[in-house]
Amino acid sequence: WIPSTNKPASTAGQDPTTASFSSRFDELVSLDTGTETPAAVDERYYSVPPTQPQLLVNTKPRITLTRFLSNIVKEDPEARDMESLLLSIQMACKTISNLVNRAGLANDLGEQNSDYSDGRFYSMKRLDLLSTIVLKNALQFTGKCECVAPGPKVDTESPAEHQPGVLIASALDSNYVTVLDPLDGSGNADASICTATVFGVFEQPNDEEDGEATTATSVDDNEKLVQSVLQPAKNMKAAGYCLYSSATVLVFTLDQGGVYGFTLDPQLQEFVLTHRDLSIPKRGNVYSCNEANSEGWADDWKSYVKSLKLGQGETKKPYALRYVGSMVGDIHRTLLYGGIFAYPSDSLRHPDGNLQLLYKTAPMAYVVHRAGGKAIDGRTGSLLEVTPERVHQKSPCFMGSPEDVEEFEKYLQQ
Ligand SMILES: O=P(O)(O)OC[C@H]1O[C@](O)(COP(=O)(O)O)[C@@H](O)[C@@H]1O
Repeated sequence: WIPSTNKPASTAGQDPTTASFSSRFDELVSLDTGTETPAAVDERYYSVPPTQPQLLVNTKPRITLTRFLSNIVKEDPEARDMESLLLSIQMACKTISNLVNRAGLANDLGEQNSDYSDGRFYSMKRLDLLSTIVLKNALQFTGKCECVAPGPKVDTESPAEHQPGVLIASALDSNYVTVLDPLDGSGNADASICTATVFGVFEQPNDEEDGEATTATSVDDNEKLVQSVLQPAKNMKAAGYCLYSSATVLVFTLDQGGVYGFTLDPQLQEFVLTHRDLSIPKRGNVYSCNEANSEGWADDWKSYVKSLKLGQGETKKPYALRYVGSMVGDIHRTLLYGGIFAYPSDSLRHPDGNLQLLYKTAPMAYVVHRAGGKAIDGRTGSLLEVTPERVHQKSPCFMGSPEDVEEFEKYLQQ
């Protein structure tokens, strides 16, 4: 950007790369119009009178997430607590989106860190921590939530090394408890690969009804909160994710209703409804998994993948492999285009896969299920039925288009 005082009088004949940003921008926009006149394009897309300078804002009426939620509350006043929870999550996601976009500029902030030799580890620690703080503040800002961030203390079997910054929030004046992964795939951010925030909302279990009455004196309150989220995904009242990629997209589903996607308009800094009732294609032509683990895979998954590669599966067409290595990115693509995403167990390095159930795959499985897809663990059946015993417990997972998952299930039966 060239400040107006330094702008050359004319950019004619100038190297386009040194021309002012606005003139380059106009040029790029006008390329977009093809054979149509800019006025015709304006009329079709922007409803801006041709006498006005081209506005790049789409002025079609859009439903913002805020309005969408307030409409739900108008219909159902009991949804007010859920509204305030989702509004605080959207506020945090906007901030995290900015943080992730600035990840590559971290050095400019003069930050020193002895772990920087391992860029992935440094990025993970810094962005995980920042995103956790942002979410915590946003949730507490409502005055309705308290949070704990359980570390290895509550999960003694967890690996000592990197542990995702899971956050558990309890709504003070309502029944909800929320589990959040502030930044899944944070190690990818410095390479500009997509990352995401994942969340799942449960109702607080009624201890007395369950015959497990506990008092604050018998069990530490934090521990009690941690125990309260150890529920199967089928109990969720809402779940979703915010994907930070070429666009920032917030996708969620509520107890009733479909799956909705809102895209962050960077100019308005508002999430606007872009995916009205997301439903996963019944069948896809892509499988998504980490092939580097294939030596340790069980025969069922190995044979299934082989049949897809050779075009010997039910569709008789060869499948493509797509694996970003960022769970939400891979599952979001599966949701839109169809196919199957999996992190199976392998005998060499990942006896239970590599993805945590409670705050990663369970909320994603809930969304996929609500969009008409299927999610299984390859052992007991539906992933939605599995109750985690520990916060950081991992589980194999297979999810995606119903026909693709069902085809794989036939290999399991064999
Ligand atoms: O490298 P692998 O074993 O394929 O694992 C990739 C998985 O790890 C993750 O990046 C999780 O990483 P984080 O621990 O940084 O959240 C997932 O998003 C992804 O699907």
